[in-house]
Amino acid sequence: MEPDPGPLALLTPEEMGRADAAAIASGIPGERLMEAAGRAVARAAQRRFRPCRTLVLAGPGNNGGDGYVAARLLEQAGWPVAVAALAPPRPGSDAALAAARWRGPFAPFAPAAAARADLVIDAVFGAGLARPVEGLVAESLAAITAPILAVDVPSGLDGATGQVRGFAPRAALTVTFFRLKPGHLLLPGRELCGKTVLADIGLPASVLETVLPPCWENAPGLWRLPVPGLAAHKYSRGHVTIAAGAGMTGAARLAAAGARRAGAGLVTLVAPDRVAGDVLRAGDPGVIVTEAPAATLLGDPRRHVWVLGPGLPAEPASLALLDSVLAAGRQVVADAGLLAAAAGTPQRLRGAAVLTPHAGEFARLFGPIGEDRLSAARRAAALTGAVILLKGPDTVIAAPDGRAAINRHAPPFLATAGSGDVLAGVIAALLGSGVSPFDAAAAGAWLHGEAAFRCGPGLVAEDLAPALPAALAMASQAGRPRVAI
Ligand SMILES: NC(=O)C1=CN([C@@H]2O[C@H](COP(=O)(O)OP(=O)(O)OC[C@H]3O[C@@H](n4cnc5c(N)ncnc54)[C@H](O)[C@@H]3O)[C@@H](O)[C@H]2O)[C@@H](O)CC1
Ligand SMILES: [K+]
Repeated sequence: MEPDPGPLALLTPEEMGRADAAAIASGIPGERLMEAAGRAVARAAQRRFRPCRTLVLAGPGNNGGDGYVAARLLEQAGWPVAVAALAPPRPGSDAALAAARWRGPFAPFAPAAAARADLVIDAVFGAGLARPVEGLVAESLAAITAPILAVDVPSGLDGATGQVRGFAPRAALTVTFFRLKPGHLLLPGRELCGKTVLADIGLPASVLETVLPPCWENAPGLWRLPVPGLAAHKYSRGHVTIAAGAGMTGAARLAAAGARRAGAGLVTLVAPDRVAGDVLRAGDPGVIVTEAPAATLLGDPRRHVWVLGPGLPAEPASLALLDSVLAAGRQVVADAGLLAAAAGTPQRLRGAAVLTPHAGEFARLFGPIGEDRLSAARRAAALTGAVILLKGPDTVIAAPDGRAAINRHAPPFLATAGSGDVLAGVIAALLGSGVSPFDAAAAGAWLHGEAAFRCGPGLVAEDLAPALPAALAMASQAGRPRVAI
């Protein structure tokens, strides 16, 4: 069965607005969507918190409307609730209707009132954030000392980029609707949202068709791992060749370990000289080590995939090697030294299947990332024709055709020397077994993160490859990681 990426789709606030509009146009009343959204917020509050003095900060738009609905439902449940309205909703809007149904007390929209509550529901701005949050709104949000339940996003968080515009509070819990937004996964947004809960408000999945090109959360439902057939042999499972440099031979060895554990049938390390070859031979006995010139190896069509970069020097010779590997029609995962060799001239990497830069390498190749990692990765993919895997705590994977995935499945202790080398090897193995570059990069990032979770704190890069078999088993079994309330 093919994976269904629909549940993993991420919608920018603008795309969410289009999805809402499509649903309303198809006959679902906006008022009903707002009622469902507010109900989900009230239910989340009841699950997470005990009844307490609750203040709903309500903005003038639909985010505020959700807040009025939640206020009414919580009050009906016996909670002491007050609403602080920033401005009245537009007459005739769904939010105006929700506000008219609120019969409880109002509090001033001011820092002092915000500071007195035991729980604050932040329903000031959501998808409609039009400018930075400043003045009274920023002061009131900053004065909150109680836990915050954010409606859709903490007000001031840009749902498309995860960046703060002006000011945004740190929520304990964020309830969002239909699909997550990139800003729930990208930093700093992910941290400001606290726990993020996704609520089904009755939008049909068919509205997703109105919002291409797609972006997804990276998870097993997005791709499928190769399953070797009964007649598989080592060559049919892919032959990964890794060019090692004279120094940092450990990097190439880590890539080799990642490739082997991710299912490559054969892994060859190409040493630049005898000394490096002997160092490499002292490692993993299952890896083939050769000092043969790359040109002789390129004649073998079974060497489908090459990893160029881990341990390679940032020199023109590395780029020349890339040229010959590409000229032979092989797939390339480009990392580390090769990316450094191409600094400022990213077109030199055109033809590679996957580039795996971290933020520094990315900036040296393509210029400053800016505030929108997703768009930056998409632009780089379009420029080079390669899948870009922009590494970080919120790794972004982007394909030249505009598809993108954001990976939050990675613990912070993965930030350790050599872990990227393992990742390059994993991606190469997946490519070698016939997985497309986008899927190989996305699956590689997820498996890498899962292996790291299994290792736990104290992780060093050498631990990752041994943890891959369990990560592969997990990915094969994993269902949809979403729970709707
Ligand atoms: N049918 C729908 O569209 C649904 C929308 N929902 C909610 O609606 C929200 C989006 O609603 P809206 O599009 O009305 O947008 P918002 O409610 O986020 O805000 C729009 C209003 O805030 C003002 N504003 C924006 N940024 C400001 C700033 N920095 N300072 C001062 N004023 C500012 C705008 O001028 C506008 O009046 C979502 O986040 C979600 O919570 C849910 O009710 C589900 C259904
Ligand atoms: K909000």
